[in-house]
Amino acid sequence: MKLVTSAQMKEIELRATQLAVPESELMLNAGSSVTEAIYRAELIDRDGDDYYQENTMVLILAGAGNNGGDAMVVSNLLKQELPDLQVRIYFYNRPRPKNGFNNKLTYTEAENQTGQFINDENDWADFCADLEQTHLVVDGLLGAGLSREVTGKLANIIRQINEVKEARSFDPYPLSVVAIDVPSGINSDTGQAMGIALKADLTVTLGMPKVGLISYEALEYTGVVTLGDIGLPPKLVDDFESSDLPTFVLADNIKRWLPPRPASGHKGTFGRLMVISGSDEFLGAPYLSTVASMRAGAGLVTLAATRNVIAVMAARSSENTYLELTEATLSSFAEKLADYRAALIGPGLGENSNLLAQLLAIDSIKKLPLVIDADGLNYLARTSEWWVNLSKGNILTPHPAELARLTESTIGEIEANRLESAQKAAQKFGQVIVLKGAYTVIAAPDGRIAVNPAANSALATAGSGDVLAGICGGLLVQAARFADFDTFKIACCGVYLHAMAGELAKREKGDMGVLAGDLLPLIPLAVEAIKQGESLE
Ligand SMILES: NC(=O)C1=CN([C@@H]2O[C@H](COP(=O)(O)OP(=O)(O)OC[C@H]3O[C@@H](n4cnc5c(N)ncnc54)[C@H](O)[C@@H]3O)[C@@H](O)[C@H]2O)[C@@H](O)CC1
Ligand SMILES: [K+]
Repeated sequence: MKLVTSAQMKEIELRATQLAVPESELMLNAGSSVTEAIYRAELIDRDGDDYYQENTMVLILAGAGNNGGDAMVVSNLLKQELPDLQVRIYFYNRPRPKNGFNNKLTYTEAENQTGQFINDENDWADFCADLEQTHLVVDGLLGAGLSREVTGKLANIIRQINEVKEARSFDPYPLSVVAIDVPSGINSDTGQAMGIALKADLTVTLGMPKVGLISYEALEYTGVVTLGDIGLPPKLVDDFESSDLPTFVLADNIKRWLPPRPASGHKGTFGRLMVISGSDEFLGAPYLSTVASMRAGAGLVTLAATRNVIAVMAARSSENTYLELTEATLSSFAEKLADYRAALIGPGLGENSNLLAQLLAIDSIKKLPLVIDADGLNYLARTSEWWVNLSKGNILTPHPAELARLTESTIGEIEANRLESAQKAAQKFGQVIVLKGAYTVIAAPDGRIAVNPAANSALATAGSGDVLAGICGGLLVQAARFADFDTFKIACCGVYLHAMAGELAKREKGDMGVLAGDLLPLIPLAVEAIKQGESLE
């Protein structure tokens, strides 16, 4: 599914109404999706006992536009489903009561709910007092219709919520915030805060994901971003597939793009992968990348490394095979490569320019689809015009510093233009670029660009990249048995699986202190979770 600007979203919604889907229906669906997301994220315990319900307060903040209309639907649904919950509505400029929300939600129950305006000092005092008691704020102040800097009363409301949230961050009952569509004050096209913006724990972006939400500026405000279905006709969503904006990778894509696992398959079917990894300094990387590739389904994996690395590895991993690789053994190594279908080069290799130069010049390696990571990338960055001699269409997995070295730019420049940087590099080098980080970007030489829908700090840990490279290698070797396999889609699968394993690790252990090794047994479970319908978006 494509990421969209607010103007594109308006156009899609307009077309939906032309296809006889009334806007009020979209809005009812929007409110229902947000409510479901609130339950799913356990911001409200739907099954909480009477005591919980009576002592839990939800503040609904409704602005003058359709974002406020969505909030009113959420309010109505919460009241219907959990009648004992204390749900209070505050209006910042009430949506016009007579004709409904901008004429679009006329005569619904949602519209007829009463609430309090924040007008004078007394209203402000009531609002502040309620906020102190509140467990959840539902933010329907401003959505994709934000058109100017946020100032005055609205800015004060947002500031007050942010401050109370911050002050209660370590309370047994913290203040949670769910943003409808976009956090109020965030420009949904650029991700910038227009003066001030609300800090949410969860943002439910409606219909199609707004492109500004995946920018690094917005990260501080959005919390977890999930996609809320508003019942758009699928054709309308598909019509945008050719848009220049990036694709937001969905679990449904991944299900279709994962290499097949026929019951008749044997280890040869799923392919032999050569992993070239490790050095005396980096003994963990070969373990993580090799085991990750097996956990991602490679049929057989051989680790090519020095004797020292092999000795250490053999004590830890019994499922893969080994091959000694030094400059002296290169020619016999080259012959053996003929039996392999893909290779992963780089994790923990250290600065080993001579070996890498000879390795990449071997004919049998040029014929294989490659994943190049870490020290493999650093070697390329030290080599002038390396892309001229390297075969095309491999997967390169740089973090921002590595991409900065490859493109002779700075980390700041890469971070400020993640999409463009990855896309330009992919086109210039003729390689699939996986630019790691929150919302990992995947770019193909033909211009396709995708964003992985996850920003999980549990994955920001040493060795996490080795696991990702291993997963990509394991998937690539399975896909490469088909002549027309699509490296870009395989890279998207690798990134998504890694992120899903990270999500499962976070559920188990939280976001602090997950080890890269914790991800390894979760890789097959991540595949299963996706097959069973779980998603990150
Ligand atoms: N159009 C549709 O069919 C649907 C829209 N949906 C919701 O509608 C939202 C967009 O609705 P709208 O276009 O009505 O826009 P919004 O609800 O985002 O807000 C627009 C209102 O806010 C005012 N405003 C803009 N910037 C302001 C600022 N800085 N300070 C104070 N006031 C400001 C505008 O003058 C206008 O009155 C989406 O974000 C989404 O939540 C959903 O209900 C799904 C269906
Ligand atoms: K909002």
